[in-house]
Order: sequence, then C-alpha cells, then structure tokens
Amino acid sequence: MKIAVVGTGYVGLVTGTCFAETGNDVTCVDIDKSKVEKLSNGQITIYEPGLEKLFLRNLKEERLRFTTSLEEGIKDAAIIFLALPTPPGEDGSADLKYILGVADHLGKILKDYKVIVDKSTVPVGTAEKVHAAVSKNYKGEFDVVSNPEFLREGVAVEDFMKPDRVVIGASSERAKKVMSELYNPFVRSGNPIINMDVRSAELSKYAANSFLATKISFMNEIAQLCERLGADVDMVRRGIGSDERIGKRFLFPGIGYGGSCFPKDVQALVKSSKEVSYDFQILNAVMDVNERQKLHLMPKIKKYFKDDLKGKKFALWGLAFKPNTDDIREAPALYMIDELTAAGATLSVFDPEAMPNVKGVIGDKVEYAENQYDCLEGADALIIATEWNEFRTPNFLKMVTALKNKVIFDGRNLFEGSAVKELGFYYESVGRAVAVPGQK
Ligand SMILES: NC(=O)C1=CN([C@@H]2O[C@H](COP(=O)(O)OP(=O)(O)OC[C@H]3O[C@@H](n4cnc5c(N)ncnc54)[C@H](O)[C@@H]3O)[C@@H](O)[C@H]2O)C=CC1
Ligand SMILES: O=C(O)[C@H]1O[C@H](OP(=O)(O)OP(=O)(O)OC[C@H]2O[C@@H](n3ccc(=O)[nH]c3=O)[C@H](O)[C@@H]2O)[C@H](O)[C@@H](O)[C@@H]1O
Repeated sequence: MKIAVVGTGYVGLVTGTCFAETGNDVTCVDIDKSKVEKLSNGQITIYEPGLEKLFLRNLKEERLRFTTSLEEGIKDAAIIFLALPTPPGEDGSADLKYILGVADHLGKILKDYKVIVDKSTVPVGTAEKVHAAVSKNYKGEFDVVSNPEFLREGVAVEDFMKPDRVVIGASSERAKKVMSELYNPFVRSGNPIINMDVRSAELSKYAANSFLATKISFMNEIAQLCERLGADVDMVRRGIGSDERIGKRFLFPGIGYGGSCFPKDVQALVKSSKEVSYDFQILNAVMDVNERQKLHLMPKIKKYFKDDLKGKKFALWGLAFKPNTDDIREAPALYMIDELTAAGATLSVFDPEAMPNVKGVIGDKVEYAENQYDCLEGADALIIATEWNEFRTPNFLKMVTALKNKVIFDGRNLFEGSAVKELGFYYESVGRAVAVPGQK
C-alpha cells in the first residue's frame, strides 16, 4: 500500500519505518529541510534502539523516502498519516495549529479519495476540525480517522511492531477496511484491532496516558507515606502488583514522570474537561504530586549538607527523562540542575545519550563528564536521576575512590540499601529507609 507520513519526528519516523518494514511504500514529509536531507542520506535523527537497522534497510530497498513537499509525498498515497506536534498552548490545551495547517494545505492539493489519519495525540473533536479544514477547498470524497499511537520511547519499534492493541476510530466502512488491511500484519499475534467511533478513539489516548500518570503519582504518594511510616515501597509495590487487577507495571516511584507526553497530555485532558464544565479532580492532584516529586531529593540533600550547598560539587548520573532515549523534554534531572545551581552548587553530569541535547539547552552551566566514573571525581555526593542499566551494577570500588564523600541520593531506587551501606555509603532513595553506615 502507498502511504504518506506527514511529520518525521519521533512518531512519524517510527511509523514510516515500521510500515515500510511490512512491505508498504512509504513517503515521509517534513518541513525541516535539514532533517529530510539527513534522513535521505541515511543519517537517523533520533536515538531509538533497533530503529536504525530497519530504517537503513528500507531506505536502501527504496520502500522509504523523504521529502519536504507535501504534494509530492501524498501524490499516490491511499493513506495520509498526520504525525505532527500537538504542544501545549498557553492555556494548557493542545495546540492544533500544525494539524489544522496541514489539513488546510491538503484541502488545496487533494485530487482523489484518501484516508487522512490523526496519529498525533489530539483532543476529542479534532477529526471533525480536520474534516472541516480539508472541506473548505476540497469537495471530493475523503475520510478522517483517529488512530492514536501508544508506543513508548526506548522500546518504540517493539511497541509498534507488536502492539497490545490498535485503536481505530473511523466513521465509514471504506476507511475501516483500508485501515484493517494496513494493520493486519501487526495484529496476527492475537492482539486486537479495536474499532470504535472517532470521539472514543481520540479520548482513549488521553485516558491511557492520564491513567498511567495517575498510577505513578499514586505510587509516589505511597512512597512519601512509606518514608514517614517506616515501610518499604519496594515491598508495598510487590505486595499490590501481584494482584492482576492492579498489575506489576508502572508502579515504580521516583522523582516524577517527565517526557514529551504525560505532562502535556494530562494537562490537556484537564483543559478539555474544563471546556465541558467538568473539574477532573484526580488529574489536578496527579499533576500537583508530580511537581512536588520532581524535587523530592532536594530536602534530603539540604538536610544532609545542613542547608549549605554553596561551593558543594555534585555528580549527577542520568539526564534523559527515562533510560534508552536521548529525549530530555520535561526531564526531572533538569529541575534538579536548576535547584542545585540556584543554591550555589556546581555539577558534573553524565548520561550515555542525552548530553548533547542538554548542552544544547543549558550550555556550560554544568560540566559534562566522559564517563560515569570521571563524573564522580571530587564530588561531595552522587545524585541519580535516570535508571540507565549501566548505573545499576557499577564498580563500587571505583566509585569509592573517585567520590570525595561516600554519599548517594538515588531518585530511581537502583540499589539495595543494605548492600551500599555495607560498602560504607550513606544512601537515600525514594520511599525506603535511609541506609547509614555503622547503624543497624
Ligand atoms: N514521542 C512519543 O513517544 C509519542 C508521541 N505521540 C504524539 O505524536 C505527535 C508527534 O509527536 P513527536 O513525534 O514526538 O513530535 P516531534 O516534535 O518529534 O516531531 C514532529 C515533526 O513534525 C514536523 N513538522 C512540523 N510542522 C510540519 C508541517 N507543517 N509539515 C510537515 N512536518 C511538520 C517537525 O519538523 C517534526 O519533525 C504528538 O501529538 C505526540 O503527543 C504519541 C505517542 C508517542
Ligand atoms: O503518548 C506518548 O507519547 C507515550 O507516553 C508514554 O511513553 P513515554 O513518555 O515514552 O515513557 P514512559 O515509559 O511511559 O515513561 C514516562 C515517564 O514516567 C516515568 N515512570 C514510568 C513508570 C513508572 O513506574 N514510574 C515512573 O516514574 C518515567 O521515568 C518517565 O519519566 C506512554 O507509556 C506511551 O504509551 C505513550 O504512547
């Protein structure tokens, strides 16, 4: 099938590559000339495990192409995916200017029937707005479908190729048939295509992200309680997660959720609710808890250093908003950097992938280390903000030699308190007892 993907960012590139991998002929369109040039020359523009191999194969076998011209991109396509940004506007609602701008342009260049698919995360009613924008100038037949994307960064290829489900909101049988044909190779493993009306499909995406964010904020509150009541959140997590109704996943407390989606999508659903005179109380609390959680380690650090952080040097492991990505959008680590530098401390930081992106945003506000051990040289304490695998089983002897003080503030609960205490570390984490060397 011939497919156009408009917007070649994270979702667009994964969508285009995976559809090419299943034998479709894909043209990706982006207004960013340098991105299109790089991609056309075989240079991948995002870090995503497993994607580059598929991308290069499909580029070489000419099932995947890139262009800046919308007209050229959609010429023979049966389906046009819109994988465009929907950033928060000033009031927190999703800004639809990219989607509606392209819809307007499509209206001027469509010549025959197409299925236009909202792949971006968009509020309920957007498909109708897209339909209206296209119809202004195009009087022929077309359909607008909602097909929200549920992939996670870091495991995006796996999520796309083997989805838990594919949600399709289509209002015509013709569009439903085209979409089912396209997605058939992905759902053979037994995971379903769930057909529904367009509005329900649009809301399913916000409901999914908001529910997951709620799970995380709930566990962060349980972690707060654990610290005050002398319980261990790891035990509580296991105690509740084995109940299938609750589930084991997404119960990990930490220093808050970040990334390009949870913060913006929870906020956008609250805003959409307000527009229909509904106060979504739980989600307001989810956002408040997350704001507080991002700085959960700060009072612990201040207390340890008796409120005097001036001139202290901190090592920071992890900058990306989560492991296996170079994405730093809404990363909790950036909030920690702001707080610590404002208090007069200096930082040496290390992240396996995200350092160039951080440097692009904050420049030389911090020192960028060559590796995780150089990062510790002469530091008064180590702070952990992202749970990269290489941080989980470090060489503790090297750490002891490099650090000035054997002190760790761990925002992702990577280590067993008792194990690091035996090595002489003072260790604070989230929702667990403080491990102090020499104390039972
Ligand atoms: N990043 C993620 O993991 C996920 C994102 N989403 C949703 O997918 C949508 C896209 O997100 P990302 O891929 O992260 O965005 P992104 O910001 O990485 O990429 C968007 C791309 O669209 C391009 N673009 C902007 N205007 C354009 C135009 N007029 N014509 C052609 N291209 C244009 C930009 O140059 C950029 O390359 C958002 O609604 C997001 O909420 C959904 C699931 C997962
Ligand atoms: O709409 C989107 O863009 C995507 O948003 C999330 O995916 P993503 O943002 O890539 O990352 P997640 O793995 O969900 O993690 C989000 C944040 O929650 C945090 N988190 C996650 C799980 C957990 O138990 N605890 C926790 O604090 C992570 O550290 C991270 O900061 C959803 O998981 C995807 O299904 C969705 O498609």
